[in-house]
Amino acid sequence: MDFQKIQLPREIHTGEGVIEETGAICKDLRISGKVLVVTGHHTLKVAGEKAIKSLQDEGFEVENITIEKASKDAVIEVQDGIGSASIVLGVGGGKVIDVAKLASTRSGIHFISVPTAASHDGIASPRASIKNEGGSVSLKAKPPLGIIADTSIISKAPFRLLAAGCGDIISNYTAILDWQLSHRLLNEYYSDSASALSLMTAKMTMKSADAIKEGLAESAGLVVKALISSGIAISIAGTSRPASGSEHKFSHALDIVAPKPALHGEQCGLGTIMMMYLHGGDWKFIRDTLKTIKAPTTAHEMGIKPEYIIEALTKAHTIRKERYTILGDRGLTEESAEALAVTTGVI
Ligand SMILES: NC(=O)C1=CN([C@@H]2O[C@H](COP(=O)(O)OP(=O)(O)OC[C@H]3O[C@@H](n4cnc5c(N)ncnc54)[C@H](O)[C@@H]3O)[C@@H](O)[C@H]2O)C=CC1
Ligand SMILES: O=C(CO)COP(=O)(O)O
Ligand SMILES: [Zn+2]
Repeated sequence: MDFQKIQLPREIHTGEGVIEETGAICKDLRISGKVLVVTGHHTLKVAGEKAIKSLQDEGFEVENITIEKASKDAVIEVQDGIGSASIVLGVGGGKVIDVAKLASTRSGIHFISVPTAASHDGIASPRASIKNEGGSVSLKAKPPLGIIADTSIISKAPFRLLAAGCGDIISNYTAILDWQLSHRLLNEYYSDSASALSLMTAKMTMKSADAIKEGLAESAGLVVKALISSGIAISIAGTSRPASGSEHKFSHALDIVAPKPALHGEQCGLGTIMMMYLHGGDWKFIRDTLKTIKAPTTAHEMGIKPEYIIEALTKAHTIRKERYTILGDRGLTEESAEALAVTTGVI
């Protein structure tokens, strides 16, 4: 008998100034003793100090570790720093949250996600992306026990991060098409409920594109809730399939070949335009929606040379080979990759 275990965040707190409630939220979650707060150098100032003060005001003993990279060493540093802590808070962007997520998972304690930017669905997902020699590896982890998303802080983050978050949500379109293709072709496990949630999240974000504006807490709230739904869809499915298909293979390949990759969500948005074309879908709608949100739709806007786009397209099918997508087992030739990127206006 195979049992399915679904772990989801227990509490999700969003709103302007909710960071000030961090101590009370942890108390309500019956957390006690020492709390380890992991931040980036910059996000310590932006949000970490507020969270630490709120915890101390509620009587918690707090320690802080700041990290630079989402590396194995950073995870070990946080694991070593956990000591008697009963919980870890990750206060920052995706790198900080991933390090806190993996270190707490490996130490057998919970973690609370406190995103300072809405740049991708890692803020709620049970995945952590950690740098290794070959680029980065996507690892299984525990989803956050709770999420504290201060929309005032997130709305003040560079708008590029919010636009990137939209790209990561819109990428669910082609991720689901790839998953359905693999289910039909190879009878791969497929979850209707996870797909429905993932697709609904992408559709809602596409429909609200005109409302996603720089500096608005409402826009930040809209994108944060969509990213959380996307992360929950991954937890329900027990795989990142609802949010990661051929467009993510392209982004992961670009992370390897490009000297200076763009943001994850930006690369996934561009990948979605091209993979939707391969699926025979409405790629122009994807492109135009990303344009409305002011997310990049060309390699030039991402600051990446055309040759790296073509190289990443020809390598994409080699990423996570067991995950069948529209790229097939043989992937794109150099000619077809160039034709695809030119036809969709990416280069
Ligand atoms: N776990 C998962 O499911 C996923 C993980 N990832 C990983 O996430 C990482 C990328 O995360 P990102 O958030 O895109 O980049 P990031 O974590 O590098 O943050 C981008 C920059 O924004 C700054 N920042 C964050 N919040 C800010 C604020 N409120 N004000 C001013 N600056 C702020 C950070 O200090 C950093 O310099 C990569 O390591 C990637 O592999 C990507 C997708 C999914
Ligand atoms: O980025 C993700 C979902 O948006 C995680 O997907 P991966 O499993 O491809 O790392
Ligand atoms: Zn993603």
